Amino acid sequence: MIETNPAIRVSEIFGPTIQGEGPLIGLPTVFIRTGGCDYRCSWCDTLHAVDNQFRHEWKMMPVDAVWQSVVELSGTQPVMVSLSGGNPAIQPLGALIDRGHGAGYRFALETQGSVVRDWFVDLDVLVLSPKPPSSEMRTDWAAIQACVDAAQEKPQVVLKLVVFDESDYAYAKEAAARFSRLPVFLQPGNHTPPRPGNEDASVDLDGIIKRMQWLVDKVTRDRWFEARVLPQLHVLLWGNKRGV
Ligand SMILES: C[S@@+](CC[C@H](N)C(=O)[O-])C[C@H]1O[C@@H](n2cnc3c(N)ncnc32)[C@H](O)[C@@H]1O
Ligand SMILES: Nc1nc2[nH]cc(C(=O)O)c2c(=O)[nH]1
Ligand code: SF4
Ligand SMILES: [Mg+2]
Repeated sequence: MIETNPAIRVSEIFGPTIQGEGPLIGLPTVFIRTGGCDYRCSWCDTLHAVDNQFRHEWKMMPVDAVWQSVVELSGTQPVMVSLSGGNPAIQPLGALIDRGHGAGYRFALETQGSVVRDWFVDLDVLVLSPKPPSSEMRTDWAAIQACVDAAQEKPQVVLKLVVFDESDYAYAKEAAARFSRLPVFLQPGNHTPPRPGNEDASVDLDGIIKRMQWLVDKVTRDRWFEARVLPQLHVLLWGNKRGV
């Protein structure tokens, strides 16, 4: 039996703001950021939702309470909801998605693709973000394939790859070749991610923009005409600020 009100480990719920990354860039969105991650990327920009050191900031919230927050933030008007983290795939989100769909809301989920769930099929958008060499994580390609399979071609499934350097770029090409039917989004890495509690520290926007120019140059020289290169728009607008 599917539990209708399971508890979800939540780091923060915020919005509406605009989606700053990937296929839904620019779209008004409410974010649910879950707490806890099975990865530790060297450059993670949301350590406050990853590192157990910040566990005291996370709350176990029943679906009812999470849903109430979303409804309040959106003024009861259906909006896109982004499930991010941490790794949101660790949490039992199926019942929340059902609840929201009943009220006309839509759901996108961002995950590194290390954990597969049968409720992926109920999403509207599944953003798979395998981690390149600079992250110092290892990719389980079979797990990512299992995520694609779990979606059963119902949600829109895309690849979103962070690129810092040449070897990340080669990795992105490999990922695109392995999953040649999926749209590919490339985003330049932010080499000045926030240290939790120090989100006002400045971002090296010039460096990020130079990296993005380099990435555009790579893609166009390679005639990789299927790839889309996008910035983290929220970083351009608000730096490392949290809750935007
Ligand atoms: C914080 S993660 C949370 C969801 C999930 N754990 C994942 O990695 O896909 C959301 C997105 O931010 C990206 N990201 C994290 N740190 C970044 C950084 N320093 N620069 C650019 N993108 C980053 C991740 O690669 C992922 O696509
Ligand atoms: N505006 C905005 N867009 C985002 N896209 C992905 C985000 C994330 O941290 O998962 C994020 C975020 O934190 N803010
Ligand atoms: S998988 Fe995502 S949330 Fe987890 S450490 Fe990497 S970037 Fe951060
Ligand atoms: Mg982020």
